[in-house]
Amino acid sequence: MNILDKIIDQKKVEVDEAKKKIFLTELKDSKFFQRNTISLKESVKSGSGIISEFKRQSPSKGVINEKADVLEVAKSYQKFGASGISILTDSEFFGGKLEDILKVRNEISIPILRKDFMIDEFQFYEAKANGADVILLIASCLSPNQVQEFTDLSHELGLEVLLEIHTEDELQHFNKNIDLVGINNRNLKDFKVDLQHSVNLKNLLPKEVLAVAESGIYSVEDFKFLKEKGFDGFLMGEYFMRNENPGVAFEEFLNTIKN
Ligand SMILES: O=C(O)c1ccccc1NCC(=O)[C@H](O)[C@H](O)COP(=O)(O)O
Repeated sequence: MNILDKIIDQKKVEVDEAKKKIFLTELKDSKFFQRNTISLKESVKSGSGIISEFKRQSPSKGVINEKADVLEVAKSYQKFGASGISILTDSEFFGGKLEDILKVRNEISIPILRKDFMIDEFQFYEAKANGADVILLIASCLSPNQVQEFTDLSHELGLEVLLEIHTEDELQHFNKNIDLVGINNRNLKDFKVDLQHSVNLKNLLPKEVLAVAESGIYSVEDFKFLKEKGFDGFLMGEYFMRNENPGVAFEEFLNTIKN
């Protein structure tokens, strides 16, 4: 069993538990449920393109930063020019929680991606109720039909969709309603990072698709390489979160790429 299978098994248990704690009607009645969401697609097009991530730990790297405060980090990511913020809400494997989104929602005006393993409609209602603007669909965890259905539901709720792919086969999960396509540089089965693999895959996507390079961007050179190859967005977590002050690491990175 690979890590993704383990995460999905655990996620099924968690979603069942979550459904016992709060009813769908309560989520629909929550204060953020009716809010107008902010477009990540537009924000990526008009800004730095960097979606900075708040990530405490990961299966590939273990503990990355236990001390960082989500509100402080989110505010500084916004202040220094992030196009969006990705917040990992999985607790078991990433040490995150949905409340992290709730905590920052009223304090920042850039789009928030709920980064989790979406397998059940209930999670989309949770995402909206807690203040997210975008959700992630991971092709390797879903069928093309599920991607289509979840995309429709997301749009009904006003959420944008970032579809994550890693292999040529997963291009079959793409549909014209997807807002952004993320190409994961990291193979989630063995954690190997290969930027050229992502570039090859990107070249198979329709030209007009907004492409986000995800994971394993560890240097200015990595970033510049991917930008030169035509990526519009860049999802980066560990590089900033390793630092005691992730916001400052992000500011320094932006200053370097501008020069
Ligand atoms: O990061 C992992 O180890 C991981 C393992 C299994 C499933 C997902 C995983 N990561 C989620 C992400 O997509 C990354 O946090 C995100 O792309 C940022 O990556 P990085 O810049 O390498 O922190």
